[in-house]
Amino acid sequence: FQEFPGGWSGSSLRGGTMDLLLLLLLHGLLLLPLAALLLYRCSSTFQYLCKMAFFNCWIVAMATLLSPFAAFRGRSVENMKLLRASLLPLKRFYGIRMRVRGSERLQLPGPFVIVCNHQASLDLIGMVEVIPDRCVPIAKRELLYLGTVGWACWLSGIIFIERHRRDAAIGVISRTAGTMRRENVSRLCVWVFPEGTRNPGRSMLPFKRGAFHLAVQAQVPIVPIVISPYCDFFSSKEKRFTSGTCTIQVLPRVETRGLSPKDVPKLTESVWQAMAKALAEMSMSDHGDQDTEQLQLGEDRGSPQGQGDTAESSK
Ligand SMILES: CCCCCCCC/C=C\CCCCCCCC(=O)SCCNC(=O)CCNC(=O)[C@H](O)C(C)(C)COP(=O)(O)OP(=O)(O)OC[C@H]1O[C@@H](n2cnc3c(N)ncnc32)[C@H](O)[C@@H]1OP(=O)(O)O
Ligand SMILES: CCCCCCCCCCCCCCCC(=O)OC[C@@H](O)COP(=O)(O)O
Repeated sequence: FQEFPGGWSGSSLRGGTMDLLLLLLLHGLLLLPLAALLLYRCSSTFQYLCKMAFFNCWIVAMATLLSPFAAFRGRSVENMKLLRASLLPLKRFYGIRMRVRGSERLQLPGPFVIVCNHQASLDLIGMVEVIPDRCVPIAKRELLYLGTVGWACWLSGIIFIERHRRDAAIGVISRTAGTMRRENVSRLCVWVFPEGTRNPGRSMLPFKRGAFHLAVQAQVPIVPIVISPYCDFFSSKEKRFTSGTCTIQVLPRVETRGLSPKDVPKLTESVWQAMAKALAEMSMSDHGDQDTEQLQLGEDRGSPQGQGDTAESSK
């Protein structure tokens, strides 16, 4: 301003105030992300909320971007490939390592029904890791009303059921069994979460019978899949979401050839038992690793004081 003296003082004063305001605004704009970053580092709850928001935004964005392309094909199982590809990168963003055991058990020539435990919407990340070609999930009808996400699901051939209208749901399942039998050549598989709802934690709810009626009606095998508990890195109750490792175990298939509807309760029970056993073994082995680590720590220290330290740090 000194270079342009005289006549300018009024406007330069106004200019000065403007500059100051602009400077403040700029600081605010810089400080806001910085504050958010700091909060993200310090607060695990904030981190959880951000990560979940990103998860949902990603799904909405992918559905919105890809649905028009999927729409070219019309409603088709082939669109599941698009859905799968769009969700595959998620595990990298979250630093979740996926370990798949027994994936060769999914390489069957004919159609089959997959049953899988259901802990959280995060299951989608594990699902796309192992879901075979031409396999559609059964989902609650409510998903249809999630705007473009519902549209994407519909275009991918996802089967919707109204969980509270049993007769209608049974009708849908019977028609699906018919399709599986008819499309034997092109092989249609169905993925069911037989617990019927999300169930966080290390246990499983009792199974609904639909998936097993489906397999018996279509006379196709059942392939159980168990996803290890997320507790180590994810809990919606505790609002905790860090990185970690997740194991997906494919169990041996269960044949249903020759079984009739009256065998369904026993079939359901035996598959539940097998999956519960695998789940228990998985959470045991996760814990087993931790236990040996702690044991070694304790042994290394040896002294009573050392043991005191271990007890302290495990609190
Ligand atoms: C284009 C690119 C775009 C990219 C964008 C990405 C977007 C991605 C986003 C998203 C991806 C998709 C993500 C999908 C994931 C969704 C997950 C969910 O939604 S999980 C909830 C729904 N799943 C179920 O509910 C399980 C299936 N449910 C059942 O099977 C039930 O059994 C049901 C509903 C049929 C009935 O449930 P009941 O609560 O009444 O209980 P019960 O004990 O099973 O059945 C009662 C009696 O009915 C008989 N019954 C059941 N089903 C039968 C059947 N099919 N035929 C004959 N009888 C049957 C049973 O035997 C039982 O009778 P007796 O006690 O044995 O006498
Ligand atoms: C156009 C914008 C519309 C905005 C909507 C935001 C939608 C966010 C997309 C999230 C979709 C994720 C699908 C997860 C599938 C899932 O895991 O569903 C839960 C059910 O299995 C069990 O339901 P419940 O009985 O409630 O536990």
